[in-house]
This record gives sequence, structure tokens and C-alpha cells, in this order.
Amino acid sequence: MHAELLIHAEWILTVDPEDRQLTDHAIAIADGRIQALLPYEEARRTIQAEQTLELPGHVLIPGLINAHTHAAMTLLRGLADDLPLMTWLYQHIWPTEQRWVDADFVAAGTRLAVLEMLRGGVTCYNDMYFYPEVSAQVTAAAGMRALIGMILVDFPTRYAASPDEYIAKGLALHECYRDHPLIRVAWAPHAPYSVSDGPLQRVASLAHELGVPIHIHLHETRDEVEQAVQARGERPFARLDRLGLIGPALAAVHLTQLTDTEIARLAETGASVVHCPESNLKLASGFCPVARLLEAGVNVALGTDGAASNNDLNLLGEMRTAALLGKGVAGSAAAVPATEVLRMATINGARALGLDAEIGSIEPGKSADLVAVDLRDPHTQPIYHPISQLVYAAGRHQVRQVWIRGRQVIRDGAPTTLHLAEVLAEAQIWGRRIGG
Ligand SMILES: CSC[C@H]1O[C@@H](n2cnc3c(O)ncnc32)[C@H](O)[C@@H]1O
Ligand SMILES: [Zn+2]
Repeated sequence: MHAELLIHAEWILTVDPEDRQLTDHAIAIADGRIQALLPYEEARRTIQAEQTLELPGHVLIPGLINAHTHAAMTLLRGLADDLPLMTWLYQHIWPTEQRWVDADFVAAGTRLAVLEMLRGGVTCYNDMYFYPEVSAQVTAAAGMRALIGMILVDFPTRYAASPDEYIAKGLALHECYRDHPLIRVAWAPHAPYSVSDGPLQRVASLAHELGVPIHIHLHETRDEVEQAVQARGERPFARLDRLGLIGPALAAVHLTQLTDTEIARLAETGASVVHCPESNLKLASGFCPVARLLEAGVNVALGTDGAASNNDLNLLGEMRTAALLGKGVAGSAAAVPATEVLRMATINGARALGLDAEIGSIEPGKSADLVAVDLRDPHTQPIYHPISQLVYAAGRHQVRQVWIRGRQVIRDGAPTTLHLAEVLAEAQIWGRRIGG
């Protein structure tokens, strides 16, 4: 058998249905796909590889999937800290966005985000931001994978004047990225409090018609739910259900407020939850009941949220936070174990984004989206269980090699598709402009 690349890592965490953790195995890659996963000795005998990469002391994992972010908000990192959600959003972030966000802002901010995520082992992200056509273009040019949000809010911005215009621009984006190897699109209405019934209903039917996911913030805080109940006599979850949005295409972000009935409804409809523990902690938004969701059979993915509320796009760090917080919230050290957290950051993310046939695990036939993490640092030694070191001790600087569709986008910790100094210079110009 001929392969373009053979990777021999000391450990491989497949995240396949059996959660196989392999030692001394190799992965053969051809045409951007995982061609074979087999014992290294057998690979040496049966595979003629153009290149073989030896990775002693490394663990190889599927590319990490950041299932909720606002990539271009890297340019607003640290602008407004230590504030609760609604003060942060209405008094700081939205006025700043109204003033500064244009296509150039989104290009510079997305490039910075893509660079940060790739270096941290994130190979795919789910975005919700203005000028999505710009994010899509920047991401594809860097060889990264993304699900780009066709955004929708009731209020006018420089990007679009009305819900009709947001939807028309979304449809144009969908058309443009039909059959693209790296970019897919999703409907991304911002939240129940910022989008009214008519446009939400249109999103539900268009999502069904086009076969694309729906990405929305939901029940982020107790205030959000209480205010909706006061104003409309209905919880936002019930409203979305009535409007046809709760179903297998839904990736609902945050969900810090959930009744048992709502959890059962998520499980029964096959909807996904995207947990953003660090954003929830920083904005003091509340706690997503991850252990209860997992127990009920709900697909739970992991996201960083934007860099203005986290303040990084470090999914490896988010995995550790999710595990620790999940145990604290459940009152059980056995809750949200390391293997489950790795699933949340990979295959569950892929499922939430409708991409699980293509990415999320290391299995022959899937795209070669792979990450090698060097565990030979002092703080990840000795190694009894590589997954424990990965989730509880490793830092993102230990991500050394990253491939997307078989193309190496990070080599020895450095980007191959983006120019670090240029991306930083561009971000600093924006920082000076906004900071005055
Ligand atoms: C319509 S583009 C996305 C919109 O969402 C804002 N945003 C960023 N983080 C959050 C969050 O945690 N909750 C609600 N809204 C958020 C972002 O600033 C954009 O305006
Ligand atoms: Zn968000």
C-alpha cells in the first residue's frame, strides 16, 4: 500500500466508538484522509510511505473542535473585563462593535483567532460573527476548517440593515460555499432575546430545507430566562421549541438554566449543547449541568466563546476547566472524566456541527485532521495514562504538529500557512486604533 505520510506516535487516542488508546501504532495518510491505522511493525512491512514521521513521547489525537466562538473578537480581548453578561454586552461590546466592526476588522481578528487556535491544536471552529464571508475566506486561506454562521439579529448593523437582509446575505454565503472542502455554513441567530419570532421561524424552515445546523446562544443566565418569563410568560427554550428550532440540527450554546423536562426534550430530539465553562465562569453566568446532560444521553460539545469573554481560544485549557467544573457542579469526582472531556472536544463537537462523518475521531476513511502533543515536558511526566496528562496537565504550547485534510498547518509549533509577525502587527494596529 502506498501512503504520502506515515505518522508513528508513542500513543494514539482514537476517540472511536470503543475509545481505543493505542501504543506503537501508526497512521497512514493519503489524499488528505486516514488510509489506515495499524501496529507500527505491520505498517513498516506493508506501507510504502513517501515520508515517515517519528513522534516519540507524543500523543496523537483527533483535531480539537471549538464548537462556539466569535473568532474576530480576538481584537476585543481584554477590552471590558470583570463585568456581568448584560452590562458587558449592552454597555461595552455592542457599542464598540457598532463603531469599529467592518470587513477589515473581521479579517484581522479572524486571522489572529485562526493562528491562536491552530497553534493550540484546534482544527475546526464554529463561528458566529459579522461579515461571515470574510471569516470564511480568511479561514479557508489558512487551510483551517470552520462552520461559519449566517448571523441574524433584529437590530441593524453596518453588516445588514434588517432581518431580511441578514437572511439574504446568509443565503448568498451558503451558495458560495456549497461543496467547499473546509468551509460549511450554519444558521446563527444570536439569541432568543435579540431575534423575534418571525425570523426565528424562517431560520427553522430554511435550516430544514438546506440541511444545515442552527447555532444559537440559549439560557446563558438566569436573568435571561426570568426576563423572558416576565415579558412573554414563556421560557426561551419553550419558545424555540414552539417555533420549531429544538431538534437534531440545533447546537444550543451555554444552557446554564435547565429543567429536567428541558433536558429530556434535548435528549429526545437529538439536539446538541455547547458548553463554554470559562466564559460562563468569567461572566458569572451560571453553571451548565454537564453531568446530568451526559447521563440523559445529550450530545455535549465544548466551546471557548469569544476572546472578549474568556479571554483565550485555548480548547485544551477549556477541557481541563470543563472536567474540574463538571465534577464540582455534580458533587462527584467521577463526573465528567477525562475520556468524556476528550470526546466533548472532538467527536461530540463534530456531531454538534453535523460533521461527524468527516472529522472528530481517528478512523480509516475520515479526514486526516490530527494533532500531536509532546508530553516530554516536566509537568507532564511520568506517564501512567496519556489521556490524564493531556486533559489535566498539558499546556497548549505542547501542541507541536497539526494537520488538516492531511496538510501540515503547524510544524514544530510554528504556522505554515500564516505569517506570525504580520498577523501580530495587524492586530496591534487595531488595538491602538480602538484603544485610542
Ligand atoms: C451577531 S454576531 C454575534 C454577537 O454575539 C455577541 N456575543 C459574544 N459573546 C456573547 C455571549 O457570551 N453572549 C451573548 N452574545 C455574545 C458578539 O459580541 C456579537 O455581537
Ligand atoms: Zn457566544
